[in-house]
Amino acid sequence: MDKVVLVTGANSGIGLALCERLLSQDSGVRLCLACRNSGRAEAARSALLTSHPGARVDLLDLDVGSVRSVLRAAQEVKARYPRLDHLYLNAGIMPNPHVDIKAFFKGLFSSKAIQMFSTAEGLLTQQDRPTADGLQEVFTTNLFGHFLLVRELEVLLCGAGRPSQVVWTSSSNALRSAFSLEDLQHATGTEPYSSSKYASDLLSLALNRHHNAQGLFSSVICPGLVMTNLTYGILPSFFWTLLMPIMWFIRIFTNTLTLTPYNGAEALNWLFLQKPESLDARAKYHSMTSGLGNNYTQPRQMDVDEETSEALYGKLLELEKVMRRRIREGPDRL
Ligand SMILES: NC(=O)C1=CN([C@@H]2O[C@H](COP(=O)(O)OP(=O)(O)OC[C@H]3O[C@@H](n4cnc5c(N)ncnc54)[C@H](OP(=O)(O)O)[C@@H]3O)[C@@H](O)[C@H]2O)C=CC1
Ligand SMILES: CC(C)CCC[C@@H](C)[C@H]1CC[C@H]2C3=CC[C@H]4[C@H](C)C(=O)CC[C@]4(C)[C@H]3CC[C@]12C
Repeated sequence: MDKVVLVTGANSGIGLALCERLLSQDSGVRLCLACRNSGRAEAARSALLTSHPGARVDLLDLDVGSVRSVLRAAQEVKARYPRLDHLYLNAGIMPNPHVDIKAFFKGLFSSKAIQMFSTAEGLLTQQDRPTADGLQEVFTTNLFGHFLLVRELEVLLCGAGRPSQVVWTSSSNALRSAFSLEDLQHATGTEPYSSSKYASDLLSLALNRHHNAQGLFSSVICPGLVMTNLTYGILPSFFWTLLMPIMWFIRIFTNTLTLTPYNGAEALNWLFLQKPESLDARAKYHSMTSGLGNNYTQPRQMDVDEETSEALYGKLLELEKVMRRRIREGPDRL
């Protein structure tokens, strides 16, 4: 039976590269590109069909930053597909990033110089803002919207005779120090991106605990440092071009500088080829590119614990209830 694969944030960067790679290795796959902008989604679909004529590529209107949009999109998915084999939760944002240049140069001449290029610890802050639903935008886009999507699509993911895979595009910038159960949405801090990515690591662990028995398996990846719209929002592209020789040099010491979307999609593509039930729930699967340009996937243990993961899961279920009630009782119900 042909596989059904849904990818959020599929119109650019790592998501689009993943779609290209999936179609190249499995021409029978049925792809659903879930995007918020129909123009960009159409352009991505056309590009995929140009390189893979005859491929089955559907579009789905989905803004993961909007609760209503997620609920509507999920209804549409349930109407269209009998089951989902792979759900790639890849859409993500890092709004208004600010780099601490002083910390960067200090780090460059410290023993943590190489590590700094993969985790960016202490280098980056962002300015977040509330969405129309009154939630923090980074939290909603990178985590909560995707959580709701999984909850809504449970019927397609659980117990349809064979295991299904949910994959979170996390980051090595997912830092425990940025996350707090008391401020889940990171409304008061300056590292909402790190916080949301750490929360996705915790949530993946919880999803496995609650859903493995029904056939749903969740995994987490880090694509490495990749040149995409997200990174061009941090520094302009000409600046990255100037930094390229340094990046290639650093790649000799750390293979986490994958740099291209194709390389960055390595771990996502590798997971597609694995049996979901054979994967390690506590591992983050990293896309790696060697100094010679060879790609591979490396699992590394995540800095997560069951207790915090369960507490986060409980709080997300609570927030889900609140948001559903608001929508039920609101003026423009679904
Ligand atoms: N680039 C890097 O170095 C790294 C990236 N990542 C993660 O990889 C993922 C992909 O990012 P990347 O490819 O780099 O960057 P891109 O900006 O190229 O891709 C992000 C995608 O997410 C989509 N998106 C953003 N917000 C929403 C929303 N509210 N609803 C639906 N789609 C949305 C974007 O759509 P639109 O075009 O409409 O904005 C775009 O398609 C992200 O989760 C990011 O955090 C992790 C580690 C490193
Ligand atoms: C001369 C200076 C201005 C150069 C500054 C370089 C920094 C802007 C970048 C150095 C390391 C980069 C990052 C590392 C990890 C990424 C992470 C995996 C992710 O999810 C998103 C992007 C990164 C945080 C990225 C961002 C730019 C750097 C901090």
